[in-house]
Amino acid sequence: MNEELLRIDNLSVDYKVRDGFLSAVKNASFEIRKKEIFAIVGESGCGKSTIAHSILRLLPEHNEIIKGQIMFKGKDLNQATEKELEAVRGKQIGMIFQNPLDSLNPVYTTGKQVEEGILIDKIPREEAWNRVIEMYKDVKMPDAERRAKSYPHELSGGMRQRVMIAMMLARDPNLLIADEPTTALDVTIEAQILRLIKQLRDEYGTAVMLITHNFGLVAEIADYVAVMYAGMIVETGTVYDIFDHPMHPYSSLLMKALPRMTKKEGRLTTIDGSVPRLTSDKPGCRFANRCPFAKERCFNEDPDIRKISETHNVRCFLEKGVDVR
Ligand SMILES: Nc1ncnc2c1ncn2[C@@H]1O[C@H](COP(=O)(O)OP(=O)(O)OP(=O)(O)O)[C@@H](O)[C@H]1O
Repeated sequence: MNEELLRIDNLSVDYKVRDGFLSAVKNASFEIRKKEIFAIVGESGCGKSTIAHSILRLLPEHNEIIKGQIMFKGKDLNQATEKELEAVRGKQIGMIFQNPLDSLNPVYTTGKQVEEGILIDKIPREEAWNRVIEMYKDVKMPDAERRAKSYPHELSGGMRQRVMIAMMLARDPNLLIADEPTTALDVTIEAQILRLIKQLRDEYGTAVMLITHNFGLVAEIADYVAVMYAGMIVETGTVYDIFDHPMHPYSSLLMKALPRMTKKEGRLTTIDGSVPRLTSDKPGCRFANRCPFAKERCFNEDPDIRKISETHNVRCFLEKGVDVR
């Protein structure tokens, strides 16, 4: 369970904006091993989707500058040509998004759309359709045969997300990137879908990069977690490292916020203070202005990533870390 699949090295993404550049991701580094569920958590706007979309160069506005390495199976996707990336998208790395309706064609049945992906591999049509039904059963679609003949608008949000997962897994990718796949769903369905992703990882061996606001479910289904703050990955580690022994003040404050979870069970509550403007990138830790432990140095120097153990890394000057819970 420890073979490297994706390694991100010093990834920085700047968006060109009216008043200059917005540093949405700065020097992010992490790796995802085969068959691993790797979750990225952090407040809204901290750069999670930017990382996810940079991997397959799928940022919609095309105003980004991507620097750093995105090594996938030994090849740097940031240096790949558009044609090379085409071969990776879908086939080797699948991606699902928050709103499946954006990705589904309203005029074809959902089964036909899943079948299309299978037919790319030149499988006979009848066999392909049987595979569609098999996939619908694997994603626990109720009444699989009938639902495969349904159009997107005839399905619930949860069912549509099951279709998307089936569509991606049908092509047997090595990595599935799931960018807030359950944010639009109610909490019961959200838990079902995230648990399904874990079951499918166990069955198919597909590694998953998961972006979600639901901390409770991250603890249940992920192997590794990266905590992001204002474009920087401040801590990475196993679920145990992050949830039981957070070292970065930001992660620690997030964990402290957990018992105060509101109606939307498991969702992140925010911490006092505000995120710095990312258009005026100055040296120093980006969390310093909200950090109860900040010293002068924190405002002037960028902390490097420090290795705490084989699995645990933190970007903070505090030698011993803090645990404010
Ligand atoms: N095309 C763009 N041009 C300019 N700024 C952008 C663009 N896309 C995103 N941003 C900004 O970059 C920052 C990171 O956004 P991103 O969507 O990656 O965050 P996120 O953590 O995924 O947020 P959420 O959880 O709300 O989806 C935000 O400040 C956002 O406003």
